[in-house]
Amino acid sequence: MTDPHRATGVLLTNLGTPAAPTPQALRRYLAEFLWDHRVVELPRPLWWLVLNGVILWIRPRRSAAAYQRIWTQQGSPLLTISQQQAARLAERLNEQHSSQFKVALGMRYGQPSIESAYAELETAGCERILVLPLYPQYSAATTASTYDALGAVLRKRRVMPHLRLLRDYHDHPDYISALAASIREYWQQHGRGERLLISFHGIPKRYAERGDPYPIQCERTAQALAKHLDLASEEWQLVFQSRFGPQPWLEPYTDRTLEHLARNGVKRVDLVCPGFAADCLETLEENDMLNHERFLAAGGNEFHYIPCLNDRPDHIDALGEIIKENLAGWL
Ligand SMILES: C=CC1=C(C)c2cc3[nH]c(cc4nc(cc5[nH]c(cc1n2)c(C)c5CCC(=O)O)C(CCC(=O)O)=C4C)c(C)c3C=C
Ligand SMILES: [Fe+2]
Ligand SMILES: [Fe+2]
Repeated sequence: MTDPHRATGVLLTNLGTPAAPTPQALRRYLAEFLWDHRVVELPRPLWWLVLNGVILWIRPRRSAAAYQRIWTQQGSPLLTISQQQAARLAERLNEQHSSQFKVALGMRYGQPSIESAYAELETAGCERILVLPLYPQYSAATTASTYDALGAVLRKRRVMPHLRLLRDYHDHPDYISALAASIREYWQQHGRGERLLISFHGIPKRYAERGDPYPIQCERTAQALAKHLDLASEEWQLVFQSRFGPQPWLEPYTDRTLEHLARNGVKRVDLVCPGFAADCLETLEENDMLNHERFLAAGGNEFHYIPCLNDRPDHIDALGEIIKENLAGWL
């Protein structure tokens, strides 16, 4: 029997980030990240040679420089924002429900690990654990990889908890309305561009062709958001960013679309990233810095990056609601 007085555990996860913006820390982080079979689906011997022979010699220095541009006094934005989300969510859940909740944050790569987050919940005596990967859209590269990591932790235990894993929340109405509200607020304060680019992290095209539902979920999120904002079809566009490696990735590419728009006389674009629950390297550096510069260099006048939902109260409320809907029979 489970003890109803014990706290319910919520394990929040995200991708993770290097420990420091240095080549050494990036080497460690990228080695873990890029060795994941879910992320790079190449045969291991070949990939081992390319990764250890080329990529881990070149990429860490380049990526460290990129991280240095976004690093703050508190550390990596992705980590500090995720910690805020976990703290706010714990407050909210414990305010709104009579039973107790414990929220732990675990990162798929780097620290704090999924194992350490799981151990925190275990130590607190949580017999029921709900896992919420903060990826609104499912991909094998992200969500399935998180399930793998959790499985590796559970394999070492004799006693399993009651366990629920949330797969995705790409079309949850509270998530969509929080996104719409954040964009409307941004427009009220900064005016509005001619085009809204809705930009998601890409994946290799081949992964989608093999059945990964990620692009379909991105499309659904973007459609629902555009509908919520009453946008006509020429006022917005779905694009994919953060290409990595030589294979074709999901298109249209964010960077090329920005250049194309600028060359065709579009003066101002706004860009939002609904697939990232928290601002990170791929939003702050790649979009707000690199893609911003690219748009201006191609002849655009104004590029506005609209921040992620981060610790906005409506985001925390949406996550709280998503959790609540998955607690049936537990409280
Ligand atoms: C939001 C969903 C994400 C998907 C899907 C995703 C797929 C994916 N990513 C890579 C390679 C890299 N991604 C990197 C950074 C990064 N990726 C995501 C999210 C998704 N990735 C986030 C939130 C971040 C930022 C982390 C941070 O610390 O701020 C990087 C590392 C940075 C760099 O060196 O440029 C790489 C590499 C692949 C190959 C992939 C799908 C197969
Ligand atoms: Fe990524
Ligand atoms: Fe990137």
